[in-house]
Amino acid sequence: MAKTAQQPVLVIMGVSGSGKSTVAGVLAGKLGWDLAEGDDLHPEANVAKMHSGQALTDEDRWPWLGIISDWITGHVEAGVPAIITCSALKKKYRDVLRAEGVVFVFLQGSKDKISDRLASRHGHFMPPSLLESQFDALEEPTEDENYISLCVSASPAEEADEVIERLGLHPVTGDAEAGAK
Ligand SMILES: Nc1ncnc2c1ncn2[C@@H]1O[C@H](COP(=O)(O)OP(=O)(O)O)[C@@H](O)[C@H]1O
Ligand SMILES: O=C(O)[C@H](O)[C@@H](O)[C@H](O)[C@H](O)COP(=O)(O)O
Repeated sequence: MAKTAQQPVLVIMGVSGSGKSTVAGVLAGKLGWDLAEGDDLHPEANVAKMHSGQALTDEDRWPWLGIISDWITGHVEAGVPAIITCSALKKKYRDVLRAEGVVFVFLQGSKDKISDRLASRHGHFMPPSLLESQFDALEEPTEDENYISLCVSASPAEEADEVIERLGLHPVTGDAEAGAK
């Protein structure tokens, strides 16, 4: 079971299209917490590479993970609870992000399910053709990591409520249902 700190930082992780941005947005609204999109923190060259249909390498990802790690550390040190999205596909990437109070929320779904979602997502730099490489890179979190995993079959509001309930968090509304729809 994941340990929840007084002022946690949630890293919403999973392959492209698993619903990280969507669930993180709903959660941040319910909790009133700071939110950052890992996608927005990529160096420009990474975005251009993915846009052109090429998967990132470890070397491409390290600088990006460093920026995300700094954001997380800033919040941990300030004692400000927060949510950030990051695919965090490999254990060695999560090792860079891990800090006191960090909980990984892994959005887990089948390739078919997520592929359907990506097919209907428009206006994003990440092409659906890269999904295969995302699953190839994915190393699911293991027991020694502070994480929960969620099956991505519910609505975004239900998924956010599940995170709130399982981590014992407190929505600003005082009601996990409020603002969900
Ligand atoms: N729980 C959900 N149920 C149905 N569709 C969803 C859900 N979560 C996300 N989506 C849709 O799936 C697509 C991918 O979601 P997104 O949040 O962009 O994923 P990620 O940030 O992991 O790439 C989007 O079109 C989004 O609207
Ligand atoms: O590590 C990577 O290969 C990329 O960072 C990728 O995993 C990430 O997910 C992109 O930022 C795409 O954005 P979406 O996840 O929002 O599709």
